[in-house]
Amino acid sequence: MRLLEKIRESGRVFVVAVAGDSGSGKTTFTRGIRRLLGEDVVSTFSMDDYHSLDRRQRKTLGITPLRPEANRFDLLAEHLAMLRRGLAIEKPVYDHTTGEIRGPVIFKPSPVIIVEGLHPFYTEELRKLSDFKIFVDPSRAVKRRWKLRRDVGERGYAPEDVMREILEREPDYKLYVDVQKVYAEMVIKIQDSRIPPEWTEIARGSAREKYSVRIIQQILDHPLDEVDLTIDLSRIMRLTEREFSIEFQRDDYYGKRVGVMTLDGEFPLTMIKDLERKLCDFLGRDVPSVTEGCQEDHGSYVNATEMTQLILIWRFLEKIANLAW
Ligand SMILES: Nc1ncnc2c1ncn2[C@@H]1O[C@H](COP(=O)(O)OP(=O)(O)O)[C@@H](O)[C@H]1O
Ligand SMILES: O=C(COP(=O)(O)O)[C@H](O)[C@H](O)COP(=O)(O)O
Repeated sequence: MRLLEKIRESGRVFVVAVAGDSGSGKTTFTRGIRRLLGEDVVSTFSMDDYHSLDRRQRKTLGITPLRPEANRFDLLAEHLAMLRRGLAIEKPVYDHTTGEIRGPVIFKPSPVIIVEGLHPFYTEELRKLSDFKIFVDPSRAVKRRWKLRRDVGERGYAPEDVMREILEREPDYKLYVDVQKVYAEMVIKIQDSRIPPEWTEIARGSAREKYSVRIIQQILDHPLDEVDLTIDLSRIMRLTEREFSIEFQRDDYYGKRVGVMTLDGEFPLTMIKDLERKLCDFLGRDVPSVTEGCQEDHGSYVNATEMTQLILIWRFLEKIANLAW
């Protein structure tokens, strides 16, 4: 039986928790997973909705939204427990424009629920309520660029206000958000690529953003299946392929045995065909290609963060297959 059928038949609700700082790419990854697995299967919400203090109250008290007391962990835990039992919840809504807490709105369970935010597995109770925990951890430089781009471009803030806030939040980030890495089954570390842009791109002023992504994952006892990443050596010999690197190492990470995969540069689509095909077979439905949701046209290449999305989904499906069968 295919996984989607199996999940539906089981009537179970699986919870994925994605933790990370503001502007670290949580929503972007979550959106990618939802698009690939299907909007009828995955629904998502942000933990920002569980702030206990609105912007004005935080300002009066002089505290950041990263402090535990600015959030309603108990209510989130209560709601996740209800969703896991298949019950709808009445969820508050945090309005990023006004900084006020509104709602409630009805949120209904779906087979997979992704909760993303600053502390989705900060407490032991919350950790027990999620089936798969991911921590997204871009370098300072990448995070500042991403947060500035979104907060100035989409949320309409002044650049100097965003930068001041980034610096003010750093100590609390270290104390209350970063610690969750210890509990994550997958930590995704993102840096700027070590591969220099091509001279043709520099000449055109169109150098593309490339990243180096380190995926730190706990070693699984029961992997699903074998997947080939195929490399066309003849294209590499003719120097027609773009530049990429893949590295794999075993390591210890906060007391756990982990595999560390480092992906950098741009990968030919042919390389991930087998993985996409296996995903479709295993799920029992067509999965859109990772490139379809991209803002830029990458031609027949995916970058390291897009490749990471596929690996993440594969790893998550392995985990729920182990739980569902
Ligand atoms: N994988 C990525 N590649 C390029 N830019 C990204 C990526 N992920 C996030 N960004 C940029 O960073 C901004 C913030 O990302 P977002 O997913 O909203 O972060 P979060 O949900 O963690 O606050 C996005 O608007 C986008 O400009
Ligand atoms: O840090 C986050 C989450 O950010 P993101 O949604 O980027 O993950 C807080 O919810 C907002 O900063 C709220 O504070 P304010 O509204 O006062 O900025």
